[in-house]
Amino acid sequence: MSDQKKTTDAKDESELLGLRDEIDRIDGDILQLISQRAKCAERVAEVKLKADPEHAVFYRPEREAQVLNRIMAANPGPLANEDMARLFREIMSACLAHEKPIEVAYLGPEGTFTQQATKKHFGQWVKSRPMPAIDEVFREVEAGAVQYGVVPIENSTEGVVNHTLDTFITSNIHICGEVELRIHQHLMAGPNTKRDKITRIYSHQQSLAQCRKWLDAHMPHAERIAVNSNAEAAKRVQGEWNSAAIAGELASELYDLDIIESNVEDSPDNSTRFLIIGREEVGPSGDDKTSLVVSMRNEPGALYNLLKPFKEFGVDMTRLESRPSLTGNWTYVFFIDFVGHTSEENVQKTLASLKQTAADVKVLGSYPKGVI
Ligand SMILES: O=C(O)C(=O)C[C@]1(C(=O)O)C=C[C@@H](O)C=C1
Repeated sequence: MSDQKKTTDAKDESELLGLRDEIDRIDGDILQLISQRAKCAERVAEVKLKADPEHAVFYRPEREAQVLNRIMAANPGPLANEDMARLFREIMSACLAHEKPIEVAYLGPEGTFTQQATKKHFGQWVKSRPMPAIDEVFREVEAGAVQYGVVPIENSTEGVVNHTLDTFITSNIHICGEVELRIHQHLMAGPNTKRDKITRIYSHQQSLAQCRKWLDAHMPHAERIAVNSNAEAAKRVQGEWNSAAIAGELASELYDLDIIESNVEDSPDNSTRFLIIGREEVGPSGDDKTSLVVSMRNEPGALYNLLKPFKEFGVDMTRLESRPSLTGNWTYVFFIDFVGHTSEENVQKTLASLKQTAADVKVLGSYPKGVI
């Protein structure tokens, strides 16, 4: 080695040691600050308990959205806004668990995208409980067995999850948040299964539909078998030769499967929106959405009457979905999402006007727009 190279290496080494000292010092500061933050959260819990010992609400989605939005707006870089928000998401998750551990039911089994969405929204500290069906998630929340639930509501390529919409018609649950998840589907199998020997592919019917073109092009002869969830598909192929599953990464880890081909979804920006459901109403965060179910009488101009108040009071409708009403033949209910919170004046005027023409208006909830 030349003398010059030795000198450069020694200089680099000493710079590295100096930088590590700096990182140690910063970590010490972060540690102290996180501890101070956790002590504040502890105090917040005491204040909430003192104000209402029986019904204190520890999880505050509107406040969490404000914290994350503020962090993203103030982020000086070089870390991306979303990465920074994820770090703070976890700090808040730990603080909330320290205040009061909360339990959340989700559409299981373990390894589903809904579990991934639950962790994305509540952070790693949440205690999550898998349920075998969407209505059971609703039932657990209604019965008070868990505080919150997470259910899928719509996919960018496959449209709405009708089962979730229908369950809202009859339930008294509130929507208290939303979270969107990028969906990456992978083809996976046990170590004894070779790609060219695959004769059966299991997945949830929506996931099979999201990968239809890829399957037609690359696996045209394999039988496609729809099962209750993609995690169940992964579980099944664990013990079956010559079978594969299409599911998310979490399922491959959980059931010890090898990913044979990644990202087999047809649309590169395939994403699913999930709703957080609970029993309490949520206060305004400053950047909110509201969801309604409206039943209209079957008469001429019904749809016009439904839309008119939104135009009149300048409320921005972001989604309109119709479903059979479950009560009478050929009558429909409308699911509406719009920007704003029920505490805002133009929203209150819109709702009052709607109530004059509609057979029924049910507010499912006002909640902060998904942040990460
Ligand atoms: O501000 C509150 O109400 C808190 O409980 C504190 C805190 C936080 O860590 O920032 C924790 C949990 C809530 O969901 C919201 C925020």
